[in-house]
Amino acid sequence: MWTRELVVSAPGKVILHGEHAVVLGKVALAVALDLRTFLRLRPGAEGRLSVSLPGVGVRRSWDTPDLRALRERIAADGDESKSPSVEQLDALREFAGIAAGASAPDSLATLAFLYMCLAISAKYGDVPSVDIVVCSELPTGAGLGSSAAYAVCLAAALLMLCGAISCPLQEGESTARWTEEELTLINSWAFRGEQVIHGNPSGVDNAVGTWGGALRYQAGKITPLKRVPTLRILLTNTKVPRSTKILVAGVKEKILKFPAIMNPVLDSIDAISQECQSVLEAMPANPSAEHYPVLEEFFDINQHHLNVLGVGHPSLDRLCQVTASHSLHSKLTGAGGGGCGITLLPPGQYSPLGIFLFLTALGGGQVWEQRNHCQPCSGSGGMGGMCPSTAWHCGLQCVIQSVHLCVSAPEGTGPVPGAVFGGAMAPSLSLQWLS
Ligand SMILES: Nc1ncnc2c1ncn2[C@@H]1O[C@H](COP(=O)(O)OP(=O)(O)O)[C@@H](O)[C@H]1O
Ligand SMILES: C[C@@](O)(CCOP(=O)(O)O)CC(=O)O
Ligand SMILES: [Mg+2]
Repeated sequence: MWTRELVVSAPGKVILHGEHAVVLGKVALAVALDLRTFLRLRPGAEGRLSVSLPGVGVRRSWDTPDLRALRERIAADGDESKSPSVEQLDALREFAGIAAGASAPDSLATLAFLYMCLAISAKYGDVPSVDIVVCSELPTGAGLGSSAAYAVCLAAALLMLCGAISCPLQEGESTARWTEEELTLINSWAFRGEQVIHGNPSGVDNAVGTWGGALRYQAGKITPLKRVPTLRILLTNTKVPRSTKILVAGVKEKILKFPAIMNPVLDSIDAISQECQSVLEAMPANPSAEHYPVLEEFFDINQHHLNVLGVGHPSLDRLCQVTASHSLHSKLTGAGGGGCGITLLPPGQYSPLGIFLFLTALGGGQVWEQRNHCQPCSGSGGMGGMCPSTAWHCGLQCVIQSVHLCVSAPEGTGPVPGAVFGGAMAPSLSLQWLS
């Protein structure tokens, strides 16, 4: 099908409002990051499928006849148009030597890979003989949608290998994107990958990973935000590990235990997302400080709600306290329980140095220190040309990861190194040649 090596890449995301509530059908607002996951595809030895996931320590290789036999075996245990069944996942675990109930990153990543590979090839083609490597700039399990970016890349690559979607990249082109129809198919399969990793995902993360930009998401309905002002948002990684699957299950349990208490909290989060959307769409492209108080209150209220749902963490409380002592407002983003928090930065008030100084109060290693680079390139990095070096990134900018939401690049400014862009600038899923 192709002669040169290909790289599929998808962005991570930040949820502004609506995490957890979105799983129960409420509205969420989310925006793509310029931190991406990269999947390299190259033809493999005939009859072998190899996968290497250095971010989670996986290196596996299988004979394709064995995978075909496994595929036949699990076909009877599930409906191909539906979600992965318990029986299918049990059979895949047994095949891969993964213990029942194992939820370590390597186990979930392997299981999601096997499920997507077999389910997609069963429906559209044959098990491919390929060599797949996935690496990411996103921290794993920190609320920035690394699981979805992984699932989106896998879905796109596997669907393309099986001929269900085109290979849109032509010789002479550097980057290509799929059609809307193809993106819809990719997104639906990425959702199934998320189901393997998250248990019960809403679909918002894979939607952002597929389409990029800033969007409103509710019960599968994806609506790009009409107008997004340029906002500066600070992204802080508490580095406290957590699992989305466990946190989402915990929220479900709380709602089942106290429905009369918890449902109004979910309704209020829904209202915050809706109000926030109205405020964002009513704001000018370059808002002044006077537009911020309402957005700040939404952050505060939602952070309290998320604590009520049981997904807070002392490290996130600390982020809120430290930023509040500088009159700034923060909330967790993603599943919580640690991971990342976001802080709204009103224009002009804080230089990166100023932010750095007060965030050191959080404790040296508790904020972003490093940024993983794995841009596709022709070099011979440790991953065979993917260059996954973990490098100190341009001084303070690596410590302060600021998210700019904007409709277009602010006049006269280029992207700040290490900064993150949302809105119409945020790149969606894409396909490139490796060299
Ligand atoms: N680069 C990657 N390679 C393989 N698996 C990945 C990668 N990134 C994420 N994952 C999978 O996603 C899981 C993390 O997902 P999750 O708990 O939802 O956190 P988040 O999506 O916020 O990063 C990991 O345990 C792993 O199984
Ligand atoms: C908590 C949730 O709303 C977002 C989870 O995001 P992440 O996996 O923490 O990046 C779950 C979901 O929407 O599927
Ligand atoms: Mg996730």
